[in-house]
Order: sequence, then structure tokens, then C-alpha cells
Amino acid sequence: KNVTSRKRPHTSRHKPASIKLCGPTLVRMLDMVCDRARQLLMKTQRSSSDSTYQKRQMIVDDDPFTRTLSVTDYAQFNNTLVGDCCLQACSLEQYESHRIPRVLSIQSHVVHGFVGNKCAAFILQLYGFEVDIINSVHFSNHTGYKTVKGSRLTADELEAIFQGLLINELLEYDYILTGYMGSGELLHVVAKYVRLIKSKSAHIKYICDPVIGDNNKLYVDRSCIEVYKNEILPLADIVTPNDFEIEVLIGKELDYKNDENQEEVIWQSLRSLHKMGPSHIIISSISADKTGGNQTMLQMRASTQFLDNQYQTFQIDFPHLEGSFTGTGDSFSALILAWFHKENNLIRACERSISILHQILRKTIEISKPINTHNRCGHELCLIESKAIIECGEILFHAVLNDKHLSS
Ligand SMILES: Nc1ncnc2c1ncn2[C@@H]1O[C@H](COP(=O)(O)OP(=O)(O)O)[C@@H](O)[C@H]1O
Ligand SMILES: Cc1ncc(COP(=O)(O)O)c(C=O)c1O
Repeated sequence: KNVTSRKRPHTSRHKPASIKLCGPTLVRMLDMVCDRARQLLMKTQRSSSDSTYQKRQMIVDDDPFTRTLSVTDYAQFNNTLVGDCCLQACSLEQYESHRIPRVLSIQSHVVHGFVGNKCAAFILQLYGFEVDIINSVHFSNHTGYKTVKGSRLTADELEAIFQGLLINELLEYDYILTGYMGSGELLHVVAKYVRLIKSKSAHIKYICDPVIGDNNKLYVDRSCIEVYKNEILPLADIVTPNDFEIEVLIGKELDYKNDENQEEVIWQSLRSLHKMGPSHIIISSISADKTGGNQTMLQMRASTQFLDNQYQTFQIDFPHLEGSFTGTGDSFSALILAWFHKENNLIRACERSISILHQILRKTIEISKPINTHNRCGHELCLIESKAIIECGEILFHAVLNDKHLSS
């Protein structure tokens, strides 16, 4: 409460003093203070014969964005301004559940098109996340085009960026998301700062797409593999490898199709990866060539390891769409982050992410043409045009639980 003694007409517009409080008890207390203040103001007005009470203005501002309630009471009695009393309150529960979650996303950037941070930033910001972006590469376009020009972030540059954030006390995140990194040195710096950020709070989740390669081909420097195995995986909470990346990480080739006990091979490989650190693993797609299943379908497989070393495993089957797309893996990890945050449930997060991506790809096929003849990577994702699809998050494909809950 701030009471000023100034003569009219200085009913002024100066900024009200504000008290910020958290917690239900304090909110209740504030309510009482407000009520009492109002009673006193009314009483003063009634009892004063020469009251020069003017128009009383009370502004109650319930801000859905910051989830704060402000009560600003401007009142004037007997040539005295009693007012400029601003109370701003919200419960701690409300504050926590509506606080804007902050994500640090370290991935590639392309000037034209959609991969890496171009996908993650759009998707996450659309869902209301605050996204801090570090670009591991700054390229003209993705690597599917005839030519790619641009630069790569060095380990020293990354270290300098982290130092700046650290010194300014800005390394405060709820989620860390990483994708294409390129070199072991860069990954080493990432691991150092993920460790530091995670040491500040137990609630921080690290979602890692361990980009190594696909179809037996490495996309990154070989030095990445050991850093992923020894430094990154122990810090990661959710990982989204493809089947080639699983093979590289667990050091074992998997022959799903020719193995009699194919199911067991897949789940055993997931279990080996759990042992390296992450409690949630999602293989975003396995083709029918690998599983020997229905050629028109793709399969997502996922697994959660619980604290008591029990596992929950599930799969989602969805249609294989004709054509090739880039940026799908990066969009997938961003969607998983967003929906894991909203649902706090891996199964729901996977159902939503797979369903949303399916609709984005359908939209992309419907409204875009393959980029050009020399491009072997098909379509750029039509993410902006899919805004409503992303926001809606309709579930089209449901998860099927694996009945065996493996124990270690
Ligand atoms: N040809 C396709 N048909 C249907 N869905 C696809 C296709 N390509 C990608 N997706 C969707 O994008 C997700 C991620 O793509 P994927 O190819 O598994 O990742 P990455 O690009 O990392 O290899 C898949 O889980 C699937 O939902
Ligand atoms: C620079 C860059 N980053 C990331 C990716 C990964 O794309 P996806 O999400 O399809 O795995 C690509 C694919 O071409 C790329 O060129």
C-alpha cells in the first residue's frame, strides 16, 4: 500500500507500487487486505462530510498470459490521494503450471527450408514455449540440395556462447533439445553444459536426437559416437534414434527380418540402450523392409524404463507415405518435447506426434511440388501451412502396448 499526500488535481498516473506474492496463504491474506482496504475507503467516504471524493477507479486486471491478478485501486479523499495501491497476486501452483517453459535447442539452421532449429523453433513457439536457439551449423539449405554453403559452429564458439549465458545467469531451462551436432568436440561442450544446467534442478529434461547417420551411412564425424555413448546418453532423458543409430550406439548389428525372434531382438536392443542412460527411447520409424511386415506401413517403437527396472514398451503403426521428406526427424523430436510436457505421458506424446507428422506430410504432398529435379530429398515440409494441424494435435493413430513388461 502506498499512500501519498498530495493535493488535487495531482491524481497522477505514476506507476503504482506493486507487491508480488506467491502461494495460496499469501493470496488469501491479500484478499483480506484488499477487502479491509476497500471497507476503510468506503467508510472514510461516508463519514466525511466535506468529502471531495471523485470518481473512484479500480482496475482489476486478470492477465491470462502471466496468470497474475492485479488490483489497482485509485482513490481520492479529502484532497488526499489514497491509492496507487497495486496488488498483484497468483498462487504458486498457478504460477508453476502457467509459467512459460523455456527450451534450449541446439541444432542446425538453414536459411531456406525446414530442418533442425527452423522446425523446432516454429513448432515449440506455436505451443507457447520460449525457445533459446544455438545453431550448430548455419547453412544455405539442407544437404539434399545440389550445393550447400555456409559455416559450422566450432567448439570454442559454442564454449563462448555458453560462457556468456552462464555469466549473465541465463542458463535456466526446463528442457534441452539437441539434434545434428557434427563433431565430437562440439558434443563434448554440449555435454559439459547440459550437465551444468541439469545440476541446477532435478526437473530439467534433456531430449536428444543422437544424429549419427542412416541406412549404414554416417552423417557426422566418427568422433561423435564415443561422446554420445560416454557423455551424452547418461545425461539424456528421452532419445530418438533410428535403427542404424541404435546399432552404432549399442555396438551390435540387428537383423530383424531374418531373426526368428524378431520382437525380442528389438526389445533387447532398446533395453541395451536404456542401460546407457535414457529412461525413454523412441525409434521414430522402422520400415517394413526391416520388420518384414506390411509394406504400406511404418512402425514406431518406444520404451520406458521405470525406477524399479520394469519396462513399458509399445508400438504405433502408421501409413508409409510415398516420397521422401527432410526435417521430419527434427520436427518429431520437437513435437515429442512439446507433447511430453503437456501430457506428461510418453504414449500420448508419441500418438500425438506421429499423428501430427502424418497430417503435415499429407498437407505437404497436397500443396507442394518436389523442390527441383536435381534435389534428391523431395519436399520441404509445409510447416507454416500446417499451423492449425500442429495446434489441434488430433490423434489419428493409437499405441499398442507390448504385453511383455520386461524386467532387467
Ligand atoms: N515416408 C513417410 N511416411 C510416413 N511418415 C513419415 C515418412 N517419413 C517420415 N515420416 C514421419 O516422420 C517421423 C520422423 O521421420 P524419420 O524418417 O523416422 O526420422 P529421421 O528423419 O530422423 O530419419 C516418422 O516417425 C513419421 O511419423
Ligand atoms: C543441415 C541438416 N540438418 C538436419 C537434417 C536432418 O533432417 P531430418 O529431420 O529429416 O533427419 C538435414 C537433412 O538433410 C540437414 O541437411
